[in-house]
Amino acid sequence: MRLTLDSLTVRAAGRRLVDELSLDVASGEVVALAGPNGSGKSTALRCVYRALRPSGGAVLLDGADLAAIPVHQSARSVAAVTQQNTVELDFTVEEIVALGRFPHRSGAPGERERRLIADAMERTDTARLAARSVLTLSGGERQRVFIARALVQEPRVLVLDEPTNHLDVRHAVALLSDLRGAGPTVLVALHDLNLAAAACDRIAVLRDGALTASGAPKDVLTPELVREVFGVGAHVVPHPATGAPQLLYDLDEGTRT
Ligand SMILES: Nc1ncnc2c1ncn2[C@@H]1O[C@H](COP(=O)(O)OP(=O)(O)OP(=O)(O)O)[C@@H](O)[C@H]1O
Repeated sequence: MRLTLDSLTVRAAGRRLVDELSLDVASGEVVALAGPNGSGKSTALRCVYRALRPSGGAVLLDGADLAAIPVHQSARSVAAVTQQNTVELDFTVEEIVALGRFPHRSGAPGERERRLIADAMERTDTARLAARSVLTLSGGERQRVFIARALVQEPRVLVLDEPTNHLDVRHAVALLSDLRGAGPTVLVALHDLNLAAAACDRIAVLRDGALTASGAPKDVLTPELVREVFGVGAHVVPHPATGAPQLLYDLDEGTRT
């Protein structure tokens, strides 16, 4: 399913938090949304998973305006992993993951549903936690449970807001490798530019709510852009095995400025 942000604008507190953002994510493509703190990444994503209504422009799914699609219908297509993963209820991991089937369910879970739930827990390394209360989990374990809940939804568009927060390097790499070619169209806010370059087809860079660059990682991640947008000196080297651009930051220079 194609995801389009068409001149998406969000105004609040007299500012444009997202400023005429236009971005096309082709069906099955994995696009990273990068940018400094406060550049509007989460705000833009919130419009896609309908936690926020745009002040201007639109989000389109296969060309259809999301605002015109009933929420229960778009919930069958769009799943989100947000930064607000707080649960106060004493649910087990398996129960939380099963909630992801809610938009599709018409009765008790059948064999297919149980298999989807088991698969999602396998993919996120949460199967061994199935019977545990989510209240007892570590930050990274809990994050993986919410990723499983989104996967079990069988989304055609998957929106992830800093999904590698709290994840150790093994689970961060596993998650991003898993997203590639997995089927859904993916828009993912990521701070780790090296992981974004390794795992995403394209990187879109936001600055003050506006799109400042977008394209293949090798075209976007230049020392000039990293300096201009993030204010950090960096060398770009090709990954020896994959050729993906990887950044080596100039730490000394960072402490001087
Ligand atoms: N409801 C609101 N009212 C006023 N300002 C807001 C509101 N929501 C977000 N902002 C501001 O909008 C800007 C963009 O926030 P957003 O969370 O989208 O940034 P981000 O790029 O996701 O940042 P981070 O990298 O820190 O997660 C920030 O300056 C934030 O303080």
